Amino acid sequence: MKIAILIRHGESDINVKGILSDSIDGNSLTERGIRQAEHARDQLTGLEIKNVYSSPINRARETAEIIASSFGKEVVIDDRLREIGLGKASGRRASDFRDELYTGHISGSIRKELEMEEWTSLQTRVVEALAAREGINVYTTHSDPIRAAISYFLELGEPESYGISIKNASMTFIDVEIGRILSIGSIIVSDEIKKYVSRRH
Ligand SMILES: O=C(O)[C@H](O)COP(=O)(O)O
Repeated sequence: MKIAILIRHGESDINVKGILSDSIDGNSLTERGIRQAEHARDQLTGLEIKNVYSSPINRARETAEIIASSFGKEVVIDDRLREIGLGKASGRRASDFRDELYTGHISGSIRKELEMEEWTSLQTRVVEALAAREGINVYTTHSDPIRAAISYFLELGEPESYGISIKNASMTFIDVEIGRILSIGSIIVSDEIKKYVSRRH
């Protein structure tokens, strides 16, 4: 059984500023982001979490530490969980590159102009990380890596998954072995999910 719990990091200082960054350092959780991570931690209480894996990027690592501490686990860094390669967009304001009609993701042909990591490359590395481990595992990562994993299992491309918005510290549960998505960006762990996970365990 491979249940992956993908958690986007809590709110970070660069989220507040609207800055994009794939750098390891130079970003940290805000007070609100810490509380969001603590809420996610509390929601996971009672689940038999085997390990907590994290992107190497600080905002995800800090989130993972908060979660791992309550399960007596050490955070394991997995580079495959890092933020999408942002290319020329890293360090810039997200609004500089978004379609002026919408305020969502950087989407479509501009991604190539910005030399951003290919969507399929992101999908492959994230799904490989999730498929590598047995049991119920937490993966703290970023918005696009989670959207990429969801779009992989739904067999959607990047533009086709544009509507998926992953909030800070939200939880996306995936039964990796059968490719079943149990939740997308939830802020609670429902009884239905708990029952499903215990049945599969
Ligand atoms: O689209 C964005 O604003 C960023 O890609 C979000 O990245 P984050 O999940 O690391 O904050």
